[in-house]
Amino acid sequence: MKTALTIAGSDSGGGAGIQADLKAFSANGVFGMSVITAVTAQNTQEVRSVQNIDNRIIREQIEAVFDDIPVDAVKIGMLSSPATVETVAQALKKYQPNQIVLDPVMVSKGGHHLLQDEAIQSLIEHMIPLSTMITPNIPEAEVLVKRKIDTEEDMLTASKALLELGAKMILLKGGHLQGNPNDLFYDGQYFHWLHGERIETKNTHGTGCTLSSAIAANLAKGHSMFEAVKLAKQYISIAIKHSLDLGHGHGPTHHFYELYEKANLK
Ligand SMILES: Nc1ncnc2c1ncn2[C@@H]1O[C@H](COP(=O)(O)OP(=O)(O)O)[C@@H](O)[C@H]1O
Ligand SMILES: Cc1ncc(COP(=O)(O)OP(=O)(O)O)c(N)n1
Repeated sequence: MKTALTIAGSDSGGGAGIQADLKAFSANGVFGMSVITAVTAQNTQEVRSVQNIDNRIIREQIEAVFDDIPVDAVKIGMLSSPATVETVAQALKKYQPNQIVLDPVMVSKGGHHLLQDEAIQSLIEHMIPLSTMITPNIPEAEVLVKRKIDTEEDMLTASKALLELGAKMILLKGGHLQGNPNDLFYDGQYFHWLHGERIETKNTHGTGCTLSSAIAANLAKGHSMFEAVKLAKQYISIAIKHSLDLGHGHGPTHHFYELYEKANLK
């Protein structure tokens, strides 16, 4: 069985973070493992508080997994502080996994900062250059490239600037622009648009976590990066279409293995 490791924060509400990642790994047919970087008290409405995990324990979780179990792909989510970014980067330099998908999580839907402002520079210096793929949404990309992204034309320009930060490939997610949610894949040579149809729902908590985890799962199974991204885009569209109206805020996506299987995306 192929394996994927998520290095991310815990969402007590189960819709994003480690919980979404593990559900997406299972639904995409890989064995999921986790390294928890922070614990959030969170539901569909808000992040109430965050407790960062001690960096020694973060390092030891990574070592415990890599020293024993083969890791076919890594997904990285919430990293919280500069020290956490540096701890994770150092450990990954040691083990050099083949596939690292970095979702540069910064701010939750409710507006809570999940990455401290002081950690943005550490992310750029230490984490992005190690990544096979980064998957920023529009606001995250704007912070990373320090310019506004209002149109799909701007997305093309921003992707070039993102690649210059050192990741091998970029998936710039278009969900935050008006109109259909089209994502832009750029590998330094070619641009490919992954077109989506906007599903009218407020239940989109954890979409970014789900998408990046599905990409990591597909890479673990041996797909090329472009194939992995295409399949993951189909998966997130199904997961949003069948999202759950749980809680009073933004409900979670639905990791519905049977539907996924029926849609023939295995
Ligand atoms: N309402 C929607 N209908 C269909 N796809 C969506 C919708 N909102 C977001 N997506 C897709 O979900 C994925 C995550 O999108 P996005 O919202 O941009 O990122 P994040 O969750 O990190 O803020 C992308 O593939 C995006 O195109
Ligand atoms: C613990 C944790 N990690 C990441 C996020 C952000 O998840 P995302 O998929 O970007 O979804 P929204 O928060 O924007 O709905 C999170 N909330 N919590």
